[in-house]
Amino acid sequence: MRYITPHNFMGERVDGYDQPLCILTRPAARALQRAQWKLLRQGYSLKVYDCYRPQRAVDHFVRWAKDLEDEAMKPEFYPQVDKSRLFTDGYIAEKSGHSRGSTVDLTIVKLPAKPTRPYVPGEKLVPCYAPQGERFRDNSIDMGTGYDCFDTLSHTDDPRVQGEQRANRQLLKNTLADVGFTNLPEEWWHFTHKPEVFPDTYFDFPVSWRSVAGH
Ligand SMILES: C[C@@H](N)C(=O)N[C@H](C)C(=O)O
Ligand SMILES: [Zn+2]
Repeated sequence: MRYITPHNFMGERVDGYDQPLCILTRPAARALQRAQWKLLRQGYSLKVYDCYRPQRAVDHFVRWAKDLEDEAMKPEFYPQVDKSRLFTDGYIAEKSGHSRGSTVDLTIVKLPAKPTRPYVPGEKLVPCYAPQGERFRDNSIDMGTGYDCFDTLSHTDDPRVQGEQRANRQLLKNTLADVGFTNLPEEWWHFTHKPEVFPDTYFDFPVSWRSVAGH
């Protein structure tokens, strides 16, 4: 769960993330479970980066985006994109499907999963589209870019992504499509389960066990 850590495009923990917890609507969670069963049989596992996202977190993104001076994380997360274009180019939304509870950002890891090294704030940043051996190494199979890499290379069907990386993106997209998720063409990691249970509701409760206990 990236947004409770400082290893994200803002470089700080995001408002509204109190615990590293994946909250989803029941249909989305059950569908994800079915996808996980399919992958486990092939020696893989899903790994989620973000699930339900409170509106206050999205508002934090919007405040950050307005401060064009703060480009601390640009070298890793959006080296080629002007910060002022992150929303207009479709990489971040002011009203996000994540806040409706049926959207998830995720990847696939090969089992047994390797541990990921901790991100150390202030460490040298490497562009998220650098080869897998050079960019920040999480334990995802190679998708051609890292997570939240705001770049056209992250577009799921970008023709420059071929071979194993393209096959890995297809494995993720096809596995999730089979259980009812639709991919966002700009981001290989972003999927929405359809039909949405709350198509018009943007929730704002914090990401914590307290918010969901008893529901
Ligand atoms: C910020 C990124 N992880 C993401 O989820 N982008 C989409 C467009 C969103 O904000 O809904
Ligand atoms: Zn997303």
